[in-house]
Amino acid sequence: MEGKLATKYSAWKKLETLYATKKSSLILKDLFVEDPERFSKHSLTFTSPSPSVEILLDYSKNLIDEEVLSALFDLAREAQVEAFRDDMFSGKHINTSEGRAVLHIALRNPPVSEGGWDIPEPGAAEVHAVLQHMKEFSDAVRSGAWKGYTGKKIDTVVNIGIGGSDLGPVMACEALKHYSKRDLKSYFVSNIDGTDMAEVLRACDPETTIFIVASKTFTTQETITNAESAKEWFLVTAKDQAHVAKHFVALSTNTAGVTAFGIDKDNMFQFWDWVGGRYSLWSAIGLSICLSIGFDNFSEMLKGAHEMDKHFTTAKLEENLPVVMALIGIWYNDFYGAQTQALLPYDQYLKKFADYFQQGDMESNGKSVTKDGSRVDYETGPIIWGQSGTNGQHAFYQLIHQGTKLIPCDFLAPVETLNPISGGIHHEILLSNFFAQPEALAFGKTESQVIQEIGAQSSNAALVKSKIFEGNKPTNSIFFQKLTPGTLGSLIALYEHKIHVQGAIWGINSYDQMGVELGKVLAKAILKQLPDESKVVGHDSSVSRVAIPFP
Ligand SMILES: O=P(O)(O)OC[C@H]1O[C@](O)(CO)[C@@H](O)[C@@H]1O
Repeated sequence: MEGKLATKYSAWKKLETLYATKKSSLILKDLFVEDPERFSKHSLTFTSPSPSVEILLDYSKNLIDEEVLSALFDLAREAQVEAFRDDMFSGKHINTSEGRAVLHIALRNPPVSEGGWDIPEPGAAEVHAVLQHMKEFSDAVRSGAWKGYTGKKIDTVVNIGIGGSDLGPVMACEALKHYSKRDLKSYFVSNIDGTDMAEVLRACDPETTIFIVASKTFTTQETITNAESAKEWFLVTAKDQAHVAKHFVALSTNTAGVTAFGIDKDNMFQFWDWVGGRYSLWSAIGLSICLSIGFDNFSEMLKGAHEMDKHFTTAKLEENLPVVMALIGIWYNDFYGAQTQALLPYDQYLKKFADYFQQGDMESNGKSVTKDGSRVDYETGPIIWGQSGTNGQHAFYQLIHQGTKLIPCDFLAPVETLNPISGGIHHEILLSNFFAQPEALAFGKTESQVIQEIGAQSSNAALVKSKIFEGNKPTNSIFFQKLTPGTLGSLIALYEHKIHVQGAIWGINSYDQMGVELGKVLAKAILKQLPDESKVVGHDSSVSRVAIPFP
């Protein structure tokens, strides 16, 4: 129910009781012994024939039993998760604070004649025209038909954007590097720190570089400043403002802002206010992905996402991957008090996946009031973090295994590697780690096992204690066949919908981001004062003093 406090649901109360009464008996070691069918009961498969995608979600290593699961599904029903999902797909303005529809799903929706949803929102009908524009432009650049101002073909693409106008393209270009055109280099500049732009420009030739200015609002300080600096750098060599047209394109909802910047309307790729920034890689914001991997691969990514959308809208709650992941996440976040959630892809190509969903999840669900303005009396969005395996194992896994905090982890890996070098030994070692970590986390190592292992040294009680692994640490394992564009699309949509379901249950608006505004406003005020120390006034004493550190 929109905006209702989650603690008011009777299933929530039931879950509180279950947590209190069952916590000590939800021991993975015992649960697996008691039920030899535990894996088959607690795993789900998502398949799509076209594009070919197979994803296995193994959620058997979670601190749940049938009773807990059933209460979690009751919670989803009571919170009317299905109705809220349908509201999103039908274009209802579920972003209530901004009065907007939330329709990133429309960007990967095939035409109605090909079985797509009929979405009435203004702009939805133009989605395929923008895709066509993206196709024509990316084909021209990739084929060399698009020439720079001196007639040379383009060999470098620089995406200038931040947040959702950067993280999605960065993540997807990295994830799909295997499919990329290697002689077309991609760079991403996001930070206002001039070092970001300066270092990229050192690698660029103004005659052969295209700049993509990616900004939904076209008002973001970092992006506009970076774009102005790039234009200034370009014009030092190109001289003539008319040459900008061959080297600068814009991705935005703000036509006036784009033309005021000096980019021709013909070089603008449109999207709409119903596309949230952190859900925008499916839109024109994906142009850098399209340039890197080609339009056909980009389309496969959209199709993979659409297949997950179909699963999300049709599978019953108990068989619905995003719903199951969302509910299990709520169980830890709200009942076990877990503060964070780690995303651990055992696929080097997915090394930016956690960074991407840091914004996706935390900007969406980092809220403390419900849609009707009530202060929540429970925890909302988790802190998302992680990095690719096995690097993480040598960095922070110590704390996950033996620290004092409960950290639910999602492990992700491909069955097949795209790089079977050295006879495939790398992949075997990688996968052995992917399987070993959830096992170690779940079952740990007992005191008697340690004693047996260290023999004579076991008289050292402190040493024995330090080697014990308590286990019972929960994990999901997500195993997919191969990292294809379609699979990436499905995986991203899976997590997007997980975030949606959690937001629906917490009664919050997952689709605004008011929390990023205050700092922006204060920074603008300070910026005006900074050049003159006597004008740095009206702040707390630390800002006033620190703003002029070297008098
Ligand atoms: O695409 P824009 O309008 O430049 O915004 C960039 C990012 O800034 C934010 O508004 C947060 O500061 C994000 O939501 C968004 O992805």
